[in-house]
Amino acid sequence: MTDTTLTHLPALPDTPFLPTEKKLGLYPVVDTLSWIERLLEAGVTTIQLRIKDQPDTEVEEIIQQAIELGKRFNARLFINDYWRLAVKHQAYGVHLGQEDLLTADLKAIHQAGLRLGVSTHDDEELALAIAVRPSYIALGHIFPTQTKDMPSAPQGVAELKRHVATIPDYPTVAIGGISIDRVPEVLACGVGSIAVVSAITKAPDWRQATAELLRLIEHEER
Ligand SMILES: Cc1ncc(COP(=O)(O)OP(=O)(O)O)c(N)n1
Ligand SMILES: Cc1ncsc1CCOP(=O)(O)O
Ligand SMILES: [Mg+2]
Repeated sequence: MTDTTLTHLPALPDTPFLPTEKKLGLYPVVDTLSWIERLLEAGVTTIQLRIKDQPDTEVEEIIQQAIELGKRFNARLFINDYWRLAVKHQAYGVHLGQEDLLTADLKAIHQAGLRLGVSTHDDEELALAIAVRPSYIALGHIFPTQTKDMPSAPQGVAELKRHVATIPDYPTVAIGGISIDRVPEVLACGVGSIAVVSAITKAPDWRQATAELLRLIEHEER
């Protein structure tokens, strides 16, 4: 991402994206309907469906059902990448990466009343995200992760803290390599939410891991 990228953004909506909770809490990122259902049943209220690199026709039914589940549980379900299908089936929100920002129809997402979350990795990407005025800003990866190939180095908690301090009015989400034992130091950076994949999906006991993450992130005094 270069400085000139700001000028390459497509047409932006005239107003900010709809707001979401300032503290989105525990935010599991999962790739199946069964994970969505079991985590909503376990009390999760912010969640993302992240399916990678499938044709729209392959994922439409799953996305539609995930959105229905999210509504049934009154949860904040974000759809990663598939913004057209998210608009078509009226998801709560969409999560987009920096590259997606250059091609997605942000005005259409905004006009349809969907919330928008945006990924950032560094100062330039943060500036671009702020220009879009999304519903939340994600920061990461914070620690090394096995879940996604990352071209850059992990940010670490010092950089996370610095970034969070520059956007006090935005809901923030930290992501990447966050295990249960790292939650306290991540929360200490002032983030309102922690997104995890493997801390839940690779846990020996996902129920116990989810309960512990909910307790640490949402129920403990901060
Ligand atoms: C909460 C959250 N933060 C960051 C990401 C990463 O999104 P993106 O950069 O679009 O990469 P992919 O997830 O699409 O591989 C995310 N999904 N969720
Ligand atoms: C999707 C994504 N974006 C940045 S890191 C990451 C993966 C996070 O997974 P984990 O919590 O297992 O490190
Ligand atoms: Mg994406």
